[in-house]
Amino acid sequence: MLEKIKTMYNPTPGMPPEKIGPTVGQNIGKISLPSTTLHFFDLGGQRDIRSIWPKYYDECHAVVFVLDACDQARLSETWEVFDEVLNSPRLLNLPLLLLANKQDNPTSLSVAEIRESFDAWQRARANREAENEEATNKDKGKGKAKEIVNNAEGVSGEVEETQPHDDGGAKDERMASLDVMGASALEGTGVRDAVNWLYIRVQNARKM
Ligand SMILES: Nc1nc2c(ncn2[C@@H]2O[C@H](COP(=O)(O)OP(=O)(O)OP(=O)(O)O)[C@@H](O)[C@H]2O)c(=O)[nH]1
Ligand SMILES: [Mg+2]
Repeated sequence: MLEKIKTMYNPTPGMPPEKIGPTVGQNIGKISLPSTTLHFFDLGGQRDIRSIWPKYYDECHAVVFVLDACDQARLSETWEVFDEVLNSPRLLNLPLLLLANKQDNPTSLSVAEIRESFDAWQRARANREAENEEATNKDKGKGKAKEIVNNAEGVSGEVEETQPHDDGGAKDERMASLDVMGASALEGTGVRDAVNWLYIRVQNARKM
């Protein structure tokens, strides 16, 4: 994605896709826009490399999380990593863009589907946590006399308790304003929109 950005904005093009290998560590790049220079740090996404991400958190003014919208098998892992980024205290007040890459591929999930997938993952996690809490509470109640109530039809009544997951206000706000966009680093679609998103956010941050 960074190489495509360089190719689209700089006089000297970035590396062509066929020459790009997995990012070990970081790649850097910059582009000049009217009255602003954007400096990019492209951090590798492999598991071992993720531990270096926090080293950059204090220096950056915005975060773009690029995900492979074709790799449905790894979406759950993606959401775990993304959720950690989303909740990093040092990033909480920075603009965050979720960029669904590979939109050129017919099998890629759309922006709406990506949003829905993350929502579903969050709901599933909240349910798991509620169940764990219930199990813990039940454990605590062991030994006490229990009254088992069955309804007349003999159907065990399942009470669905929707326990609100308390993440604190900042996270709720973050979720409500989460920006998700689609792009293709291969074809360049959506790349200008993403760069404009960054440009506007960084300009706005300066004015504050
Ligand atoms: N179809 C399609 N393939 C892409 C696109 N972007 C990257 N790829 C391919 O996906 C594979 C991985 O690309 P990388 O650029 O290494 O992905 P990355 O996210 O930078 O991976 P790390 O550097 O390991 O974090 C390569 O085979 C790319 O050619 C895209 O927009 N569309
Ligand atoms: Mg890379």
